[in-house]
Amino acid sequence: MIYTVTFNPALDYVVRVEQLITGHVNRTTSEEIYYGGKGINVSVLLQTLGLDSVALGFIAGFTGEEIEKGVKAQGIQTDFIRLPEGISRINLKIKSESETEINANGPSITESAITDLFEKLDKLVAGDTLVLAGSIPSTLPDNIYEQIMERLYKKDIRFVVDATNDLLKNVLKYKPFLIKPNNHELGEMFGVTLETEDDIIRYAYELQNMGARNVLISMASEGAILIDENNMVHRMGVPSGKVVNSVGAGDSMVAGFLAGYMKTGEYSEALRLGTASGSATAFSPGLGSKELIETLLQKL
Ligand SMILES: Nc1ncnc2c1ncn2[C@@H]1O[C@H](COP(=O)(O)OP(=O)(O)O)[C@@H](O)[C@H]1O
Ligand SMILES: O=P(O)(O)OC[C@H]1O[C@](O)(COP(=O)(O)O)[C@@H](O)[C@@H]1O
Repeated sequence: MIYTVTFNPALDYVVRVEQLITGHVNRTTSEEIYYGGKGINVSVLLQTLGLDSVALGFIAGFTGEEIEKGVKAQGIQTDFIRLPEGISRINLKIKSESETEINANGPSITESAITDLFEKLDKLVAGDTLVLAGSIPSTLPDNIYEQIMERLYKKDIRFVVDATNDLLKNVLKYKPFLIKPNNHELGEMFGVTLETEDDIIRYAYELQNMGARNVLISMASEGAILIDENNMVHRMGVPSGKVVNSVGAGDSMVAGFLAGYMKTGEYSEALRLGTASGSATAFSPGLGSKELIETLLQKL
């Protein structure tokens, strides 16, 4: 079974503003709400591609209840832990001449809630896949993903980690199957600005040397670069299309990659389905549909 963990689920409130002017009252031309958070998006896209998963994580308050209801309504099995205080985040995504995002910190996660999560994760068995995705509230230590992987390391579980900075760096020694920072996050992790593809490949190899098996660097409209565990470098551009809302494109790419690998055992196919899934989401108001993913796949 595939399990996704979202420490910090969110309602993504996507608003369009013709011209955003800071320091003024701005009026929207449209608004939509989506059930988000990185692990949840991965579960939704996996479902779209015909793979079941269980969505784990922490929810709080009325927003948390809404997230749980919305995710379940999409046919996804959930096993969230309810926090005693606070509310799950509402992340603001402003579409204007450019995309501006305000991602909230999220509710505090209590020690007993962490213990509950560890108990759920202890039930995973060899052959399961665990996707750890997204930020954690600032009240938690940034070795929390590391603690989880340390606990499960000997069980032959396939780990996928979509996180940044120390949260990601700290887990590399446990040899995650896949990590997917974007090119900006890759640069930030090493305190450098990456100008060329050669630079990106060099630092992606650095992450592989630190332990990651497959390193996928996404580059939005520029596509992605994969260094697979056999040391092969794969490069893929994007299909043509009109960008509607790229929130969740990275999560869709992670889900598509995983589904592509599980179906074919080939990294080149995993990258193709990952790309088609990421672009399908970028070209849709919410996450990409099966039909659009299949159409885009034919173009790659
Ligand atoms: N503007 C875009 N046009 C076409 N495809 C896109 C666009 N933005 C994202 N994608 C697809 O989604 C993938 C992940 O997007 P990216 O924005 O790099 O991830 P993240 O959301 O994690 O920053 C890209 O590699 C690409 O395949
Ligand atoms: O946990 P973080 O890093 O704050 O990110 C949460 C946000 O990321 C998303 O999962 C989208 O992520 P991507 O655009 O990277 O795929 C949103 O649904 C959510 O609001």
